[in-house]
Amino acid sequence: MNHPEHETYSPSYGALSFVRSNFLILTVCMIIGRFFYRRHVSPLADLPGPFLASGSRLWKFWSVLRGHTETDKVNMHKKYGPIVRLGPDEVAFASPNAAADILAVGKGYTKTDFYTCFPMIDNPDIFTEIDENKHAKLKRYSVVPYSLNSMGKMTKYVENVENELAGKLDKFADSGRTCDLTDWLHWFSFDDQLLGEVAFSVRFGFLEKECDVGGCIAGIDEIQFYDGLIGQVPPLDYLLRRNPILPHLPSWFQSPPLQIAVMAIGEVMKRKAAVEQIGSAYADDRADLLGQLLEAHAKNPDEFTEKNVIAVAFGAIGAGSDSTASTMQSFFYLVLNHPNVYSKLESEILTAEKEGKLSQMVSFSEGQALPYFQACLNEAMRIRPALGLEYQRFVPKGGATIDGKQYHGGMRASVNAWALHRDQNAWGKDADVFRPERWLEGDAKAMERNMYQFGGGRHLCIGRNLALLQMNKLLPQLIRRYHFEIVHPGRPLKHHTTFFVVQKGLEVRLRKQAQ
Ligand code: HEM
Repeated sequence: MNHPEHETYSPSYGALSFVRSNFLILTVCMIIGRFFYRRHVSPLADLPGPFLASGSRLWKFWSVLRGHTETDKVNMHKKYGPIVRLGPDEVAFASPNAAADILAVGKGYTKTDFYTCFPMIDNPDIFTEIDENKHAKLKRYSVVPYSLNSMGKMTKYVENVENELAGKLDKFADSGRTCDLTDWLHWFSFDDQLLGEVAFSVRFGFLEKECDVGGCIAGIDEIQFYDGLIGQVPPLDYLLRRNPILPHLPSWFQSPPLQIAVMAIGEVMKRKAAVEQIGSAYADDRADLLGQLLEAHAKNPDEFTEKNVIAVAFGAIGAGSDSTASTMQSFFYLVLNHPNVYSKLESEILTAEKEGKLSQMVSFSEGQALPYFQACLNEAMRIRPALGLEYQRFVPKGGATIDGKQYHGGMRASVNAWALHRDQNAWGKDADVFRPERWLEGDAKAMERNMYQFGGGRHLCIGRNLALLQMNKLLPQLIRRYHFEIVHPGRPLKHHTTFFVVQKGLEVRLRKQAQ
């Protein structure tokens, strides 16, 4: 005869009640089990790397959250070597040979979902588009507006901003007050290119108002911090920014629109209306970036849509200004902290001036013809590249050979310019040292091939011409006009990495050079 207790018992009920009463412990066991499964059951199991990284993306996430991921990556490669397991299915490489393989054109590597976490999420631009065919199309229509030739035509307007900066810095030179040069270079970059003279023919007024107008720079940094961090674990974006519930939550729950993006879109609309009314896409007589993009759209409205114009123009906001500012800040920080370098550089520029080799406003080609200046700029871009996060690519489906070793298809392969630029095989034993002379002693062309400050291959920075134009003009122009004295020699720059390395705190005193 059955006992009543036996009548109600069933094995599934027993299992369920066990799960219910031990839910927490079971969840922890599952997470740990998954971690060890991913750590050991993987073709990457034998690679060295931080323990946490071998079975989860926590190490990467934590490193970006701390804000100094670029130095973490340098130290990581020093500790574990040039090939490091950076995630359950991700490998970080530190040798320029590996970078050449991963970033090369035509080898089938594609950008990872890391890039999809950057705005605009529903309207990708050249930087965020991960479909290579769509990317190629966007790029085809943007190459001419971004070309050196087009940028060169904007020289007059770039010089207006240079003069405005000089007017401001003169006041510090006259009064002997100190100034934070990092701020001024930041404001210059934003006025100059972003919604500024080159891209939109609009002066936003950072220099004029001597501040981060409307908190735009801080706003962009905040957004890029989110993008860079969540990009380490892209599915999180679906819980946060892409969460379909978000638009239905109260407004205080949502981040306010970025003022600068609103302005950019407004400017696109204004110009589009002008095309319809007066038949011109240009604000005045200048062929700015936006005007040229709208012209390309007018010729091929179905291929290069209005949405594409907005995306590409908006892309210039995210990609262009912090990067150029960061590079110029690093240049001054490194040069001024090396008095011998600074005095050689200053002497080269002042001698060129005396010999009549510099126009009233240093031109792009005059800047390029200053060998020691070029060495200093290259060395600054080597030691402190503006982009602190990795460039990430998926290995093509059938697998691929990277720096002589085979890896499986679909794996994430990443390279970080801070680590690549310290590879001792490529740069010698003193790779960690800021020494511009190396560019004059060695084969500069060969060294340039090992430089990844602008990325590489198919996704090589499209804005590098604009950035180089600005830097080759402004930096020698400032040094010929002022003698700089650093207020706190040796004090590290305050910096944190969002996507770019955002820097502050280079206090200087300026004195006008004798005429
Ligand atoms: C010194 C200044 C600059 C530096 C160091 C820099 C750096 C870079 C790097 C490293 C990449 C490749 C990123 C990757 O593959 O993950 C990139 C791509 C890009 N940059 Fe720049 N950049 C600079 C200036 C600019 C400017 C001024 C603009 C535009 C106004 C710009 C627009 C872009 C765009 C659209 C891409 C995506 C290219 C593609 O995927 O085909 N950049 N940049």
